[in-house]
Amino acid sequence: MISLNGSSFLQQQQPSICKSCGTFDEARRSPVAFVTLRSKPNGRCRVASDGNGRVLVDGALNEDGSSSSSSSSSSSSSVLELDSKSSGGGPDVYGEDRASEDQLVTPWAVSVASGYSLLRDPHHNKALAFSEKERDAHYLRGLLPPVVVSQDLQVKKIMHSLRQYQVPLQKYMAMTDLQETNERLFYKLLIDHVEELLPVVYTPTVGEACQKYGSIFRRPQGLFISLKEKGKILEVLKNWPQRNIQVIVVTDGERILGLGDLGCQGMGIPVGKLSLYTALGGVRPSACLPVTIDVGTNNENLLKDEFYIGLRQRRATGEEYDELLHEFMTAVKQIFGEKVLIQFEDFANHNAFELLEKYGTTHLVFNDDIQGTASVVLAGLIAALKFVGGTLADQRFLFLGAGEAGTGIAELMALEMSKQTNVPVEEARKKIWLVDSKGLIVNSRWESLQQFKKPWAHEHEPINELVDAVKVIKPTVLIGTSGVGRTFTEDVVEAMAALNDKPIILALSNPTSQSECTAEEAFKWSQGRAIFASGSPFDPVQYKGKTLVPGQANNAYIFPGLGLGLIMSGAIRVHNDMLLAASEALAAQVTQENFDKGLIFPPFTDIRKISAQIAADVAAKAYELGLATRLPQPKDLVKYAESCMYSPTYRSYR
Ligand SMILES: O=C([O-])CC(=O)C(=O)O
Ligand SMILES: [Mg+2]
Repeated sequence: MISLNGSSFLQQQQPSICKSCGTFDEARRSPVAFVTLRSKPNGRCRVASDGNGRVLVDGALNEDGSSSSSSSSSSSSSVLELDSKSSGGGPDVYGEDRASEDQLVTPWAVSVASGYSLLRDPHHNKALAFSEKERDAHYLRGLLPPVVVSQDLQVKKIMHSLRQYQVPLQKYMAMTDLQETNERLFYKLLIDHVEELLPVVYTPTVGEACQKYGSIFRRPQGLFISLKEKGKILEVLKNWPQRNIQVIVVTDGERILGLGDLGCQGMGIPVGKLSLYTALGGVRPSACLPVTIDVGTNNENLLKDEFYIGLRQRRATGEEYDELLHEFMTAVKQIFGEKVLIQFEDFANHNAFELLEKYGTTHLVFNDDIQGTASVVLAGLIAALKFVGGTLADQRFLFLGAGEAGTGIAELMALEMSKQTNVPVEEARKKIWLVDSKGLIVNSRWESLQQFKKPWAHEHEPINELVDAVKVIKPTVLIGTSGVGRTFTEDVVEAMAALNDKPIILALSNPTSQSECTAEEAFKWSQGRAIFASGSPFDPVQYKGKTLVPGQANNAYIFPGLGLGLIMSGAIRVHNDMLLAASEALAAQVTQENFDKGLIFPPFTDIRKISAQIAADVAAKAYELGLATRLPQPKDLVKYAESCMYSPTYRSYR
């Protein structure tokens, strides 16, 4: 039931959660109504769909949504007849799982005050794509020029203008503007041109956007929860206009990519990641909530920057920090339920591991930097080995960087090795060596090692330099997760190439400036023999007449599909076996043809298909482990995942 103040701009959705799916694109599963309220007298009126393709306006429904007086309203002028066939927009992908409309928990309707407001409502605006009939029905006459264009033509036009910008940040800002004015067009653009636009809305450009967030800030795109809100977080969460939240990405801004502490300006990261949840994983935008927790910043430049948007104080730590985070985690569960997925993003090491451990047993939490990166990298290695031969256990691994990504990847690889070869995980860990800023992690450093590094302390004499570690450990795989650029120097890559016919070199730190080496350097210094992938994208490299294509070990391969799988199965916890399932699903998508081009990841153009496969395998694992609550288990999980995905195609508002 929706109460509206008809004179003000309002856009409310009472989402129809499908009982069988529990999620996703309300447009597909419910009669869709777009009601334009024209100058309703004295304040409050009610609008709802009766579930039979009609929209009831003004007191036709009871508070519980039942349409007791609907008979009287069905013939009145306040009931709009809906064309429910055209409501979904885009192909019907439900097949046999399609929920019948009478399964809907709550019918819903959408309303705005006038055609003018409709054009300014990003969730429903179609701009020039409003049809003649819609222009008549929704008071749009005269507010638009006469031409009616298709969504495809709009996409073409915006791509044309985006390509005029030389500076990536300008493209980022143009995309942000589009997201804030026409959400469906934004997602259509992103889905149709994913390879071109991923680096614009996400790594690496999002890094620069965060650095300059204060200067480019126009409208808030998520929730800012600062120390000022301590004690009131539940109220703050209620200020968010949506209730049916399924994924939250939260950061405290302390370690944004490899760029360090950007404080409150880290908001660009949750916003960017959640755009990908929708574009790549099909989670509907209204179910996504970006959050930045602002406990201050230790970045002196930001503290001095007059345009800084965050708290102007040094970071709170210890009890004050823990209490704020705990209040947030408790409030989220209270208001959105236990099945809301909380993705931790770009926390500093000292908090990231603790938060994951602390809330891993009570909440549905996932740390993208520890677990997401791990799952992606493991997928790349499984794929590479599929083509070059050998098993994970045959390899020797050396990492530069022993933070979230390094130890996260190492642990997941050890788990996979242990699973493949039936050896205890402690044994499997012995094949993996890590170097941090103080050199090789060895037993003699035990006392001073942070907890999360201890599993990687092996018996060996200390080694300070990476190149010496390469020569002594003789790795077949070298992985950079240091956050420090240009650390895979010529002698390091040459040492790898001297040891291996096909050295696997992964330079994972982000953004591009922090990459341990460039694609060109990896290929040149290994005489074109390296199997190379990086965290941030690099262009193809010409080497001795051959085009070598660097792969991108991009987290976006995993988290959208993983999230979709968790949501659609109603999972209540994330389990390592789900991450392994996601890795295997991704690796299975890499073809010989991809590998022949030098790629150990599939092209992003297929990402929605890939996400559906990952989601299905993750959901299957959730059911197998007894962690799924959405019962019964759908027969065909891939088909089901696809049917749940949000489509950005415009809907018809008739
Ligand atoms: O954003 C990315 O591309 C990967 C990531 O999580 C990070 O570097 O922190
Ligand atoms: Mg991250």
